[in-house]
Amino acid sequence: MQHRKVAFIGAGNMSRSIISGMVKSGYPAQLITASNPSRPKLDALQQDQGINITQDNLEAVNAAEVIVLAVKPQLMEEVCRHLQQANLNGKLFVSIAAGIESARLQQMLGGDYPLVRTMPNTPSALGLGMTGLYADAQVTEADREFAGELLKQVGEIAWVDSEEMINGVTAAAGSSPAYFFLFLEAMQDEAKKMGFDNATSRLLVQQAMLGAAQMVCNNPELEISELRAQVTSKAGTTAAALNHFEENGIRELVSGAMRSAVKRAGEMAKTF
Ligand SMILES: NC(=O)C1=CN([C@@H]2O[C@H](COP(=O)(O)OP(=O)(O)OC[C@H]3O[C@@H](n4cnc5c(N)ncnc54)[C@H](O)[C@@H]3O)[C@@H](O)[C@H]2O)C=CC1
Ligand SMILES: O=C(O)[C@@H]1CCC=N1
Repeated sequence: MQHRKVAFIGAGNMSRSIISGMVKSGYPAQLITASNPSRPKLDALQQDQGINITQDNLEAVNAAEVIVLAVKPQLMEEVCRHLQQANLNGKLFVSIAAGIESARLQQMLGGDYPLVRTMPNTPSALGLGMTGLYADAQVTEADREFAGELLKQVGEIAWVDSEEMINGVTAAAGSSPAYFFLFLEAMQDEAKKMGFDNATSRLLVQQAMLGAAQMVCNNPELEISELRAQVTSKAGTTAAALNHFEENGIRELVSGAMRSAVKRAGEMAKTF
């Protein structure tokens, strides 16, 4: 891919995930700058990834052609307003913030800049990320391509045609690693109650999840429901477990959780 100078404004969990994925896949570390008010996360990033660091957002912006907006949504307005002190012309903005619409970001930045709104997730750190991207018609093909290639460095990407679909990406992929972690926590807790020690109960559930995920990835021709059916012997143990899930409304529970994420993204769009 083409390499441009990229600045991350905010060096938290998600920036760290994307930066480590980029460096792992060979993106030149000297072209990456991260900015954060406090030192410890910056120092760790510099040490681990060899990137440039600064505590001054304007310095980071001035040093870059592409600005990744990666602070918490509630801080975005203050941070963007401060960025207006730099010359932002010609820069491409990539937002990773949940629930802040492109038009609102432009308002915060005080201009009309090329801007790609994205929704990544933390497995990006391993190169196993899933990112949804949206760009309006004003974004040039070259900028679209760069943003897509950038996020492809850390996993799979999916472009969406309407901005509201980014909230759907948030529900299905941005937040969803946490759903799987919650499910695993519950399974690990139950395995411990059955007498397994912490390490063994973790191994049991994590390896089962890894194997299941690989089976889904390696068998694209099979519907996920077919993979489920292959585990489920008639009147067997899996059937007993799955019946319990179905009888207790697992599907409604999951759809309600995802709709809650979308709803919250909509509320955030009105709040920040
Ligand atoms: N954590 C996740 O799984 C995902 C997060 N996101 C989005 O990524 C953004 C960042 O989230 P996280 O990395 O989880 O949060 P975080 O809290 O780990 O990182 C935010 C960072 O911004 C820094 N910061 C605070 N004020 C600042 C300022 N004035 N200038 C520069 N940096 C400042 C904080 O010190 C912190 O290191 C959010 O907008 C969130 O919606 C998107 C997808 C997934
Ligand atoms: O919880 C959040 O709001 C962010 C967006 C997706 C994952 N974390």
